[in-house]
Amino acid sequence: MFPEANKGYSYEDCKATADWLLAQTDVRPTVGIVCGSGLGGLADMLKDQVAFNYKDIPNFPQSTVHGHAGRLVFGTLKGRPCVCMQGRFHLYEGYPIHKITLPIRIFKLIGVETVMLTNAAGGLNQDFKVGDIMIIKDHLNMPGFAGINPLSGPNDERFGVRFPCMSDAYDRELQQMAMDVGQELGYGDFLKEGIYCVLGGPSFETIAESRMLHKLGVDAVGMSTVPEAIIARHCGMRVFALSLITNHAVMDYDSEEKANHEEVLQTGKQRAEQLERLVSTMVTKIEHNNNYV
Ligand SMILES: O=P(O)(O)O[C@H]1O[C@H](CO)[C@@H](O)[C@H]1O
Ligand SMILES: Nc1nc2[nH]cnc2c(=O)[nH]1
Repeated sequence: MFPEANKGYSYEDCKATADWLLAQTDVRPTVGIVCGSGLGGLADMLKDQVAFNYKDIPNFPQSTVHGHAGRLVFGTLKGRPCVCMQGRFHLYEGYPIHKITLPIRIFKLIGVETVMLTNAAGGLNQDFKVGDIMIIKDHLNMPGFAGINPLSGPNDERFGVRFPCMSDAYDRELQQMAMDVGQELGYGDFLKEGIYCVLGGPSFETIAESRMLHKLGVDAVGMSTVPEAIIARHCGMRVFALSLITNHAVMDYDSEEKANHEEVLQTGKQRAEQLERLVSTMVTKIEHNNNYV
């Protein structure tokens, strides 16, 4: 029915992987978390862990980036069943876009209702400081403008509709919850909100590119998250996403700053604890029926 291009990514392929995972663990997660670069510690919050190396999961891609451990961790967070990707996949690793987002469909098929995406990103908003946490309220999908979209190719209605709406991509109730929880935790000074733009990477931005994105209203730039958000929304999961601002995107020819992955990982380490507390507190407030309590 579907062209060759769909091989390995079909509904049946995703279902086979989901069934394999469900047969290995009794945990039935309703929340799925994706850890960004250097943010893998989020997975360590889970209790009673059942963890799988990506290489042992049928049909799963492998992590190739430093700071992405390559483990799928099931467990509970204050009693709530969760699953956590300790390491995600990016276009620049050479994976087809459908492979990058495959785990999100597997999340859906194992029963996940809410997806929480985290990433490391470069700050373009001049009010942002390194170490700020930005709640993503919307995105710019640059690869999508060139036709690189995880929904390209035949549409399987068992996942969702051919033309999904994206004006409600990031759940507003969860954004409000994050703001409220952030205030309660005393994060007011470094909790921001804004627009995230995905680029293909792996090269960081030129000054001209950063200036262009800034003019377009982008607050933070990275190389992930958006394809995952699109796939999650397509199959009806709620999406919450946040960026840790790990570095400034350089916009000035006199600047000595140079974006680099080591700084990205270092900032992740410094903010890990606060980020973990924000996410874990939110998880305890998401009811199984996904209402905000
Ligand atoms: O988006 P995550 O996976 O957090 O990683 C970000 O950090 C890496 C660059 O340092 C890129 O992969 C970029 O996308
Ligand atoms: N594209 C991009 N991705 C990042 N990930 C972390 N920092 C950055 C950045 O400055 N630019």
